[in-house]
Amino acid sequence: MGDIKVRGKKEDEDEKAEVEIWNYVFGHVKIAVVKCAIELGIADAIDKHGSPMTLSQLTTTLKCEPPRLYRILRFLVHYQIFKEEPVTQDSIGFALTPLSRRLIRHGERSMAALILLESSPVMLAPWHSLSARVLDSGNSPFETAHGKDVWSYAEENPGHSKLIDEAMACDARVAVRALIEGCSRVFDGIKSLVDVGGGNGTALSMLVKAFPWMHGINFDLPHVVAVAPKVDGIEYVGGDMFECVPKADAAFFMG
Ligand SMILES: C[S@@+](CC[C@H](N)C(=O)[O-])C[C@H]1O[C@@H](n2cnc3c(N)ncnc32)[C@H](O)[C@@H]1O
Repeated sequence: MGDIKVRGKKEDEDEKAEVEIWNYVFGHVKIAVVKCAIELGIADAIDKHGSPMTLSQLTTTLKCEPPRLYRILRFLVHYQIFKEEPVTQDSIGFALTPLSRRLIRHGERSMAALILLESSPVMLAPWHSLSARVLDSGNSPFETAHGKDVWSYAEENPGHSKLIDEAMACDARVAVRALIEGCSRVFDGIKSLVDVGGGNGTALSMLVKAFPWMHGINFDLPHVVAVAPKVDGIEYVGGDMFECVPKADAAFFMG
């Protein structure tokens, strides 16, 4: 009988590591492809269409190169961000899933802005300074990358500031809905509420709508308050919370 080689635990672990390491090598690809899907507006197009769209319909609507778009769609289908569904007897279309509904730009449960913020070059750059941050106790990675803290950077870059406000609003829409549904009694007897660092006022406008007896004060840095959409029943005050905060029956912090 010839030698039979029995594979040991170590070989199995090594082989698993060999495969797993590729997930790190291309770990950034998933977020890059999802960002690409948001920028192209794939989920928005299918949502607007109201039913699954064929590759040909999508390429026409989005003005893309068919083979390139198909590669992106195959990746997204693999990760169940979209799914394939028959459109006619001999054609397949691409349909939304719960995941891709979160990629619709202005959907109720949209997370698109949060993904666009976190995948932006501005927010990715600090991650490249992580080891430097661990090696010494100097500036934060954001300051190392951009020379200033995130709020000062936003003040000087209105486009980035808008992206932050829209990204924060994604989370606020979900968190505040849960708060209103689960903890409404917390707001009993509160006549005025100041939202400290309230961003573009998404959270406060939901709270004031749900509890209309409350007067809301949206307090944030002056450059944020200046561009926040104005809503009836809400007062907008710009300032620095480390100096003073407008008086109210209660203060609301969410970050
Ligand atoms: C992480 S965001 C949270 C936004 C919002 N509360 C939410 O959860 O959706 C922090 C907010 O605090 C604001 N902020 C940062 N520093 C501040 C300061 N010194 N005074 C007032 N607001 C500040 C930012 O402009 C930003 O809108």
